[in-house]
Amino acid sequence: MEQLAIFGESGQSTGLPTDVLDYRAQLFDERQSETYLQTFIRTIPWEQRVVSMYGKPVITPRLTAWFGDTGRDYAFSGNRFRPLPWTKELLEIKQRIEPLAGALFNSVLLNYYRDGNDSVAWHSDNETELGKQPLIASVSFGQVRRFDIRHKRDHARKYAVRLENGSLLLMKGDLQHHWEHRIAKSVVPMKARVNLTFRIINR
Ligand SMILES: O=C(O)CCC(=O)C(=O)O
Ligand SMILES: [Fe+2]
Repeated sequence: MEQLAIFGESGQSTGLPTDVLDYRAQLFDERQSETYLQTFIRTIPWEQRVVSMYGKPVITPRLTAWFGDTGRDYAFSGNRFRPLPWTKELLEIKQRIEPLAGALFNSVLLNYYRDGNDSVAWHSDNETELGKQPLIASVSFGQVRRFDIRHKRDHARKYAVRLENGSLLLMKGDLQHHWEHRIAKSVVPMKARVNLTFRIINR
């Protein structure tokens, strides 16, 4: 039996226990979230990366950018990244979520989903650099998108969380060992969404 986690504050249960998945709505109010969304869309040097999948080049179906403590490059998912230096807004958000996450983050991967055609395929964030129990704080601005989670060995075990404007989702513990997640494409028209995944890269 899966333990049910009920979130008083958000009214949304993720279906998974809070020691692996913890959702909190309205960490940032609507005005603040809209300001962050517009600022990020306008000022982040977004890139559409080409990654290698089963030896074939695949264009990432969304835009991304990587920020973090400077001074060292990270090898990550078969790519090398040189993080851009923290911006004022990213530092503000980082400092707001660190007490809630109970940890200090040294990098953030930003995802920009321009519309319903943008997506991220099923994956786990289980790179060695993220440690044995990766802690990822995922902050969402803009269009609500559905975050799907499924068990790696039993795809029938699945959950969905609506990631709302201004929300925080903490992924932790053994989540990345047993579960994978995605943001599916949508046939329903979707507006812009920017997602920030704060991470701790061990170097
Ligand atoms: O956009 C999201 O909510 C998820 C992004 C994600 O899974 C990732 O960057 O690893
Ligand atoms: Fe992920």
